[in-house]
Amino acid sequence: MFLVTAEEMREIDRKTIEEIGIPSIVLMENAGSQVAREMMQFIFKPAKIVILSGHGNNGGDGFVTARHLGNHGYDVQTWLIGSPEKFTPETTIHFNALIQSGYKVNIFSQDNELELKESLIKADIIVDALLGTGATGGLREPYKSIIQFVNQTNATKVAIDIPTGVNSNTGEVVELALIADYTITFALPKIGQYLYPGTEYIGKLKVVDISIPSIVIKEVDPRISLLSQNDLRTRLPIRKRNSHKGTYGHAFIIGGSKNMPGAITLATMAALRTGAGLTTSAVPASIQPMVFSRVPEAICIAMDEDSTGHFALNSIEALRLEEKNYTAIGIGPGIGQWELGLEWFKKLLLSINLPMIIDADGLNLLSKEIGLLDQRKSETILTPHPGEMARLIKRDVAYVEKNRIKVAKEFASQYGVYLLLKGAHSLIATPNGDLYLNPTGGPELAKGGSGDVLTGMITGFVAQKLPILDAVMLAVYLHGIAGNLASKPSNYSTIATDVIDKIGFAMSTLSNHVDALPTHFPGN
Ligand SMILES: NC(=O)C1=CN([C@@H]2O[C@H](COP(=O)(O)OP(=O)(O)OC[C@H]3O[C@@H](n4cnc5c(N)ncnc54)[C@H](O)[C@@H]3O)[C@@H](O)[C@H]2O)[C@@H](O)CC1
Ligand SMILES: [K+]
Repeated sequence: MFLVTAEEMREIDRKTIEEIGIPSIVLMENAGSQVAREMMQFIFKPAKIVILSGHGNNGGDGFVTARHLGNHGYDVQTWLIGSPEKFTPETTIHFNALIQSGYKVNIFSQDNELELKESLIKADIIVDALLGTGATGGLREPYKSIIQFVNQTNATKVAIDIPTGVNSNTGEVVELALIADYTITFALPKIGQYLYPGTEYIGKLKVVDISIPSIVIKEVDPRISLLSQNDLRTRLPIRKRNSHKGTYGHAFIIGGSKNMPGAITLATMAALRTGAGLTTSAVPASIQPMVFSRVPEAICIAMDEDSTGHFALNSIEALRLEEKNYTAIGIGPGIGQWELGLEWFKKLLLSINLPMIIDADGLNLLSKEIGLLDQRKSETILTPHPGEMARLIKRDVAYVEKNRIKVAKEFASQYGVYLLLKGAHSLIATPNGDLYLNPTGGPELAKGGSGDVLTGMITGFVAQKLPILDAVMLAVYLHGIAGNLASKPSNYSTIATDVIDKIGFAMSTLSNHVDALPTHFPGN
């Protein structure tokens, strides 16, 4: 499913109106009637409903909702917070239709402020139709004070399209926004509903159809997609009965240092769990017995190390990478940073001509000489968290957090890499500028070791020769599902090995793993 910006949604609306020929008042009628229909699923008849409408089209949706709920016998009080002179043509029509249908609209002014507040206190349900995708900047008065008041009431809050105060493109909230229990949005989810902090204001999100044809959505071709179970189901290859370990590639993960043997252990385990036929890890010699004893299913190569327990410079020749039959290489979990680290990393990077996943201190080493990326001849996948991303682009973390989409997209396009910008709702950016947002995962993954598991999963999938984008999408999505499964009974206590244990269960939500046996009928 696509996520859209306000501009893309406006273009979709415009094309539907002008090219398909569905009048805008019909779209508004559909929008308001769908909101009413959704609301009727969870409200009970004696409920007191207060609808707050602005003078833009979002307010128009509020008037239509009021009419439909009224027609179904609900107790609805409608307030216009704005001026009729600023109504859009569609809003004028639906305001008049509401009045002509025998319903009253209170027009807010300083004189009746107390009356509005009394209504809001008594309300069971408050519907926010003040601002939608047309909102810009921080809330102006009187919306600011009203939203502040609404947030303090006990009523169930329903936002039409997007809660007032949440920027539909960036998820930004300047100072304050309506904290909704439900958001009913039209045609497609808006990007700001999935970006922080906006996503925390949305409550339960419901997307409803307002007669937007899919041909129009295809033509507008929104740039961001939301990863979904349905889309990913077909990307997980069926495990053939007639196969052997060589069928599923050879993942190679380079990492570890004297003080960090755990990260590479986790990454190696995770690669195995995603189905790579063979998995090899290469680690500094002193930790090899430790890693090997935890993951007996992997091949574990001991490499020369320096006096500080990091990889020695000459260790790369020992790998004779060109002779090996690896199908994907992961670099970074637990390698640490050391004096000759950059030199070692450079040598390694330039001697490998295979799809490569770079994570953790691999990214920190890379950030010292970002131009190295230009010398890569095969695909590169970078998996920074916001702190590592900030180092890669030499900005601060706040900048990265505020501009996640822009940062991910620009970096991936500029350096021709696949970039996975981690964090709540991780983003994948491809070299050609496409973006994917992952909705899975929760606070149980906010713990040391989670990133190493993800690196192992990506390496495991790439090793199986999946298209790079499919591998990254599957890994990030399933990592979140596995985290969720491992968060029982408490997301405080989840650790990375719990997540690894759940990878198989997560994969089973997408596939049966094996192709079906032919059916033999007796006597045939
Ligand atoms: N044909 C269409 O385009 C459709 C639009 N629909 C609705 O229309 C909405 C978009 O409508 P509009 O573009 O008219 O915009 P909105 O209704 O979201 O808001 C525009 C109005 O809000 C004011 N405003 C903007 N920022 C403000 C701020 N920070 N503080 C206070 N006031 C502010 C502006 O002066 C303007 O009058 C959608 O969210 C959706 O609810 C639906 O009716 C479906 C069809
Ligand atoms: K709204």
